[in-house]
Amino acid sequence: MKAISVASMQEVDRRAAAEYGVPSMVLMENAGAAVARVASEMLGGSPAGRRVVVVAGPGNNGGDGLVAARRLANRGARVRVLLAAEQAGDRPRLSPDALANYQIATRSGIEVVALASLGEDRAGELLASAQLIIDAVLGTGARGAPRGPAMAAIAAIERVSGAVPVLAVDIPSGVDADTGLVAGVAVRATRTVTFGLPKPGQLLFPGAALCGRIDVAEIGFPPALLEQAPPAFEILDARSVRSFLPARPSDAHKGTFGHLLVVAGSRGMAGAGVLASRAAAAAGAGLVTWGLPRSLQDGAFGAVPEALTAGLSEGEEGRLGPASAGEILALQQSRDALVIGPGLGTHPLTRQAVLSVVGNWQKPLVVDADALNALAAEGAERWLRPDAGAAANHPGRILTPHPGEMARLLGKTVGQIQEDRVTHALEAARRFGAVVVLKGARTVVAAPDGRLWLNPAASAALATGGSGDVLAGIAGSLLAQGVGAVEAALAAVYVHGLAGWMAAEGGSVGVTAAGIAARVGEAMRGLMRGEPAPEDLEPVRVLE
Ligand SMILES: NC(=O)C1=CN([C@@H]2O[C@H](COP(=O)(O)OP(=O)(O)OC[C@H]3O[C@@H](n4cnc5c(N)ncnc54)[C@H](O)[C@@H]3O)[C@@H](O)[C@H]2O)[C@H](O)CC1
Ligand SMILES: [K+]
Repeated sequence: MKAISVASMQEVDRRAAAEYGVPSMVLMENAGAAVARVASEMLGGSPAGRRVVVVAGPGNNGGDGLVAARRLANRGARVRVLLAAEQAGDRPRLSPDALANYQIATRSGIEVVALASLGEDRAGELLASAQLIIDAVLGTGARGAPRGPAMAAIAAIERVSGAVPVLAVDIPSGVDADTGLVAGVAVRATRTVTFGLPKPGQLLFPGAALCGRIDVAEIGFPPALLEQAPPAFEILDARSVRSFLPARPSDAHKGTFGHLLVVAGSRGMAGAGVLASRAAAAAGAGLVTWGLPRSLQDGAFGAVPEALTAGLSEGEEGRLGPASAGEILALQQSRDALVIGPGLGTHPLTRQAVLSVVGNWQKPLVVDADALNALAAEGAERWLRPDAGAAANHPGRILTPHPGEMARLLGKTVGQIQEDRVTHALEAARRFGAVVVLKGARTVVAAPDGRLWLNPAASAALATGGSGDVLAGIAGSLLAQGVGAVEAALAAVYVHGLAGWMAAEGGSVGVTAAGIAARVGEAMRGLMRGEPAPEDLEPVRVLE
């Protein structure tokens, strides 16, 4: 499923009315009805007799809330609406559709009071005694930090946060629906109901942490308009990832699943090669060769019994030297893909070898960790040659930077990268002619042709040393099995997240990269069997 920007959603809205004649009041009625449905589910299936407080703002988000209030009251809920809006004479200053629903609600006997008239204590009592709070203060029309009555309303909801379940209408109030950023305060919701298609701010932190489960409701938009809306990014899910995984024919032999070369490790950082090689084998590569500095070779075979090892020339003892480039490239014709970088270190002699390999390896490859730092230090374009058509003809390169490596590659600060992860991932993919996996909370995958994906399937369990080595190994393994660079990157990040979730078994403390690598096979088998993904790995659901 794709996420679309606020502007694109507003364009869908406009065209639905202008080209199809879908009245905005119909959309609002359906939106409010969807909110009431999920509210009912959160109240245990029947709202009758349950205490619900709807906090409604001045715009159409508030309008949705007023409709939901009425629909829940129609089913016997004891509903109160706290209005967070300025007064204009004897009536609240609301958007036209919200005002219409304000009048319908009041005529229907629903208690609607101005939040400001209650005072903080009384408002707090009402909210604290609710069995569900519906946050309809601000939606996609919010601009900047909440102010005035909306600000007071968000603060009032936040004061009971955690004690009372909160259902956010479209987006938790205070969260920017495009960026997920929070200026000031925002509501922490238990669940969120959004309309038509998800918005980026529901999937990007910190907004992603405030939405809870996201139900996408169909409220009457013509499907063609949603299909035509340009994606902000695709949201990765098990169903799409399953289609990327290589088939495992029963008459397979180890040659069927390719031979991956992992060039990783140096004195004091050999573990990176262990993790990448183990993960590669677990992800299904037929054969894995671990290429490492010759003086470390004897210690390696015990750590990864399923991998062959290739001792490579050293510069300094325990670090790859210039001659290793020729040795690695000589292995190219008998290998199907390469992972280069984990734990190699940044010694100038190693860097020289790495760049020569990255610039001349003509089969699919994953460039990770210190190989990325080498590219950053020497100018990535010079070695990846995207302009010379090398990228266009290259069978597939995947770069897997964390925010710090990305900052070095693009000459930005980590803060700048993190402020707009999607844009920077796309910039790198286009500049370097490679598939770019920008790791971090909600990994972003960008392709040189502009396509973008976000992987919600990740947990704090991945934030452990060596986790990136595991990811590189999985991606390289899939490349070796003949999976295309985009599909290999997408499947790798999802499998990595799922394996991390499995290793964490409900708590991310104490999860090690080795523990994640140990669950890679199980994660892939589960995906191949079509097992449903755990809810917290797939927070976006279609409201049937
Ligand atoms: N096409 C759809 O997806 C549909 C969406 N619906 C709902 O409509 C809202 C968007 O409504 P809109 O009126 O554009 O904006 P909001 O209700 O989010 O709020 C605008 C309202 O709030 C004031 N305001 C803006 N920023 C701030 C701020 N920082 N602090 C305080 N007040 C602020 C502004 O002046 C306006 O008065 C969408 O989220 C859905 O819930 C439709 O109902 C169905 C179709
Ligand atoms: K809201």
